Amino acid sequence: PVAAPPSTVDGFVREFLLNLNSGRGVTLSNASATDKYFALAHTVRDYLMARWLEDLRRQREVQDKGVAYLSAEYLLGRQLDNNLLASGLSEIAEEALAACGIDLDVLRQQEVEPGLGNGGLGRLAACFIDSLATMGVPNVGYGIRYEYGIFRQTFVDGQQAEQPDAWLSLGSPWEFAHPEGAQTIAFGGHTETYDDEGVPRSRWIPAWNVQAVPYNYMVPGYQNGRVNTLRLWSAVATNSFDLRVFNSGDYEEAVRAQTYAENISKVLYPEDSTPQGKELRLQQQYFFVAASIRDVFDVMLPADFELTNLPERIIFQLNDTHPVIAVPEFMRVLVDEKKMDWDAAWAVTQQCFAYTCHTLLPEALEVWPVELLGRLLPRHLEIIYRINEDFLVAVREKFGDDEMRIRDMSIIGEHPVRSVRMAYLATVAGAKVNGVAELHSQLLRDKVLPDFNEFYPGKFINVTNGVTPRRFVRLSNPSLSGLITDALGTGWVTDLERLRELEAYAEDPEFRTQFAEVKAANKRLLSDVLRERDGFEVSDGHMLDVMVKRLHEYKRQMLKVLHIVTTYEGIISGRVAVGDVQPRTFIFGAKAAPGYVMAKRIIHLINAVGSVVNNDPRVEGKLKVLFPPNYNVTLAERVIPAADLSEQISLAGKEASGTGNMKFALNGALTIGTDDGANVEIRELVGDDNFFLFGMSEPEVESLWAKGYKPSSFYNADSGLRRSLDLIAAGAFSGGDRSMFEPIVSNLLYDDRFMVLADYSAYIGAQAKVDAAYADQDAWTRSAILNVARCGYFSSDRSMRDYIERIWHTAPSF
Ligand SMILES: CCc1ccc([C@H](C)CC(=O)N[C@@H]2O[C@H](CO)[C@@H](O)[C@H](O)[C@H]2O)cc1
Repeated sequence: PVAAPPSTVDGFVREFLLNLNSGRGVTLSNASATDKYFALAHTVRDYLMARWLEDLRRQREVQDKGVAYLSAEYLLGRQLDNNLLASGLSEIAEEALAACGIDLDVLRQQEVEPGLGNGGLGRLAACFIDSLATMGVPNVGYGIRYEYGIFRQTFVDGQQAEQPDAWLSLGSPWEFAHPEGAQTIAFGGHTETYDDEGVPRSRWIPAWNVQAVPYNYMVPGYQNGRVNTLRLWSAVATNSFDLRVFNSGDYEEAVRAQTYAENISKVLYPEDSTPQGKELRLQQQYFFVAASIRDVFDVMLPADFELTNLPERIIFQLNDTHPVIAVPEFMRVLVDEKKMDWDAAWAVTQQCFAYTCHTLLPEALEVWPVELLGRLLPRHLEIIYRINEDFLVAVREKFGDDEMRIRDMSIIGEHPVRSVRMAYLATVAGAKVNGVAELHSQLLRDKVLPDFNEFYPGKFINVTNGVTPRRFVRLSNPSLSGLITDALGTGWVTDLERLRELEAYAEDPEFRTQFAEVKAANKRLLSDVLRERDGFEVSDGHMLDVMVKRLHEYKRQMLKVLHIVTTYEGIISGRVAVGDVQPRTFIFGAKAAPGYVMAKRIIHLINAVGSVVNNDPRVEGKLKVLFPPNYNVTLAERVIPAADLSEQISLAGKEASGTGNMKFALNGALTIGTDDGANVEIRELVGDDNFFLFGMSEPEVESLWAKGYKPSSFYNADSGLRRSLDLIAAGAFSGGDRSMFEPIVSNLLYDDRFMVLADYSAYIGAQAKVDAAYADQDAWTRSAILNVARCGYFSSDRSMRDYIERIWHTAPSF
């Protein structure tokens, strides 16, 4: 087996210099920061390589059941520190580099964050594969190696502008290309039936194909000597250059295939709620799932593997509907290529797939027009029709000739155009369907897919989300980690429920002082980062009130804006004595999907309010609004440990779970929130005294909607609300231009789909409670400690244990 270099400072220095000299072809004296960063990354890789190769060998040997996690997104964040921590090399590396006169922090800044995801779903996938590696569960994460990740956000006159995310411009030291493992992925064409020794069979005659080249990324377990694999596919043309056409002088045509093929993995779709239904998006989805399924058959399974035993060997977890085309692809391979009998193949398929739903918004559920799907994947459409036929026969058997229900449950929807409802296909094929928080899973059962819940008793379960404590506590909050470890020892990093032992320390004034000092230190750290990054000043003594997540109307950043405007208006109108106001800095972080006009307007308004408030001497030192652009994992790691108040204010019944809410609570921020998503479970665990609950519950939302919601009636009934909305409408934040934010104001007054106005007064009331609570710093700190102590449940390790016990039935191996 490959030996790792000696885990000594000298050993590390030797390996580093070797990578600098022979890897980068430079000497220490003329090496650039990029050279040094790459050499460092390669050195860490060398230490992890032995474990990786050993794991790959043993996985092939023991043939344990593994999890293939299919996700169109992985929001990985920077890799260097996580890999140093996982390999237990952080201190050695720091010392070794210092010995070479290098500051590790300078090299850290060289790393470009791989932004291969939009938000919650992508980050969850990254947390999950970290937990599976740390728990020693055989797993391969499959996805797409986008050449351009989530766009870089800048603000031009307060408005979002998008720049392409060329994260690979300098290459990535963490990836291993394996062109020899390329898979041919076909598209288009037609199907035909033929007689195969008396057995009628179908086959697909594709029109064109591309190559899927795998790139492997290490997923190291936390100091357990384990390394799992993330395998991302990149598209290249099968024949990249057509010399014949070139010689005919049509140079463009000669490379057209290449450009066309590469487009498939060119860029991540920046939508995180409303699918655009673009053909390229379907090409992306089929491309990576077909390559991944091929990979499982070719690499993971011995050639003569008995196919009916597949369910004992592999489970494919579908991360939302995006990879669901994997179901008909799996059937095509089993029936058309492996010549398995349809029913036997379907029985295997239904045990080899499970589906996680991450949303409640009807518009976020993907549907593909049969015209498009049939043109791109003709054989798959046939297979989906057959699956649906058999399914509706069973539905008819169970529910009788209830045409309404048949039509409502059919995988094929007729309106507005005949389409495949991917969530229905996933539900019919999946062994289990899970929501990502108790409330979400309940709503899936009762409201989103009730017929299916009735038809498939026991299929719908819940697995509440989680976050990895390695990145979001141990790495991003070393001072808090030190305090916890001093009190409890190191075990909590892989056994987060141990945090419960901190409850006793909440009663210890000394510990409270240290805890408060940790928070203050993290605020100073954030202040340095924001000054350096965006020229912002974070004022001492301010409560940091933080709202960081994608910009979406259901998340209600507008409610936060109305709170700020209300507070501001109160002071400038003299209604509120400036002396009585608790100094607050409001920090926003949010990207809007480029095509989401209202979301971009709200970003513009937040920046507009910020520039007025931040420059108004009447509120100097009392109110500040900071909106650092390009919110991403790296910024989250700085902002979350510094936060006092975590804003989780979505309309009840709209946020599937949320995971930021968990990260804030685990870093000692108190939550102001509605009973939505995982907020409910956070509140249940931390206790009502340690959570600022407000607003309608989901049933109350439903009943207000049912009886007819008139947002303007709330405007008329609430003078504070009226004054705030009127201030915006009057152009107070747009230099008197009433038209600039008129669309926002009129949307709230006459539409307000997410009931911002209905929850306004409860929210303002809760914020007053926050101010009162914050005035007693010691009590606040005690409450913050109890939040940390009682949120161990929200570790993604616990989520993985739930998936293993309830869905996957795999086990940590060897
Ligand atoms: C096709 C467009 C599209 C792209 C992404 C999505 C994702 C499902 C959106 C998403 O990230 N959902 C979030 O998933 C998190 C992880 O489970 C949850 O915590 C969030 O509540 C949910 O909004 C929907 C539609």
